[in-house]
Amino acid sequence: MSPTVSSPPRTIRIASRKSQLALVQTYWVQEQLQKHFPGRTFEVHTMSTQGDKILDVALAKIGDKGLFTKELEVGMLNNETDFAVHSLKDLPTRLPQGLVLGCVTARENPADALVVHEKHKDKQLDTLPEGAVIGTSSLRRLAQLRHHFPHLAFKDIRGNLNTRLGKLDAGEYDALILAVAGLERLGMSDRIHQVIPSEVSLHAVGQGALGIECRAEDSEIIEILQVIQHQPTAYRCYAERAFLRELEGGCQVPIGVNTHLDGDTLTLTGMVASLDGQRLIKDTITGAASDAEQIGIQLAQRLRQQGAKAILDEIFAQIQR
Ligand SMILES: NCc1[nH]cc(CCC(=O)O)c1CC(=O)O
Repeated sequence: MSPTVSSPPRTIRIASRKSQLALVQTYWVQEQLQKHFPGRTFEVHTMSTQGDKILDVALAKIGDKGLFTKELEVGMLNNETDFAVHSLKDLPTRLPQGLVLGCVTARENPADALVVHEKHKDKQLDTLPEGAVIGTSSLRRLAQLRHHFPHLAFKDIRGNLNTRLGKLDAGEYDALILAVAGLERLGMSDRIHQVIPSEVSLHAVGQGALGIECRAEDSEIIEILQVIQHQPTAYRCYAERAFLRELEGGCQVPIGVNTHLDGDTLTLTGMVASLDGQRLIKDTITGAASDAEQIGIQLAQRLRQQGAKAILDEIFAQIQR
């Protein structure tokens, strides 16, 4: 008799924020993995991040470097959890030493949506009245909409999706700009009044996809995560993230992208805008999907030569004041 000792597979601990959107996303990941690995136990560990706690300061002022991810990262590095589920959009392009982007899931519609107050239900972005107040805390949305619709006014808004919609319905704003993906995941597609076309507003890097972060050394977890990796989305997001990484300097900036994958050909469009919407620099580059990161880096360099650097330097100086 051979004394084979087979220990049961380790329980896998998933880290998540506590917001409703974060939990919907995390439970989806848990369910997919549970289906693929019925013999395993996947448990969810929730925690609050700095971004969930500081609700009274404009995001652009605090800078968004890891605001929604840091506490989850510390937990993984301390071996308290094994991987963290994030909205890829909230995951910084440079990760702490020892952690990697283990997987990117299939993307939902990455576009932004216009959500209006009842009284504007027959309006679109271009027909909202002069001075209509649009709620957004994203400099990217602000700059692009100002560029195309100078008749609109903008006001910062924070809080989770339900809080924001409550403020809209209470009349504090005429309309909001929110990610289509977030509204869809929370079963609130009926609030999408207009999907904003990419000609008007390019979306955020990684928007609509989930990014799963784990320890670089944990090959068992990395292998498990491959069952929910969506390679076309991953190629697109690698290019988008390389573009942002190459351009960014430490805070939230008006940078938008759009990507398209046709067979093995990847097309990346990127833009940088000034906060007043007066200057908007945009270009497109195409290449092999396997060169996704190089495509992102090249586009960033090209935009910088076309004037993006001056715009970004100005913004950093303004925000630090
Ligand atoms: N910064 C908040 C955030 N992070 C991810 C989403 C939406 C879902 C997604 O983009 O995947 C949102 C809300 C929004 O921008 O409206």
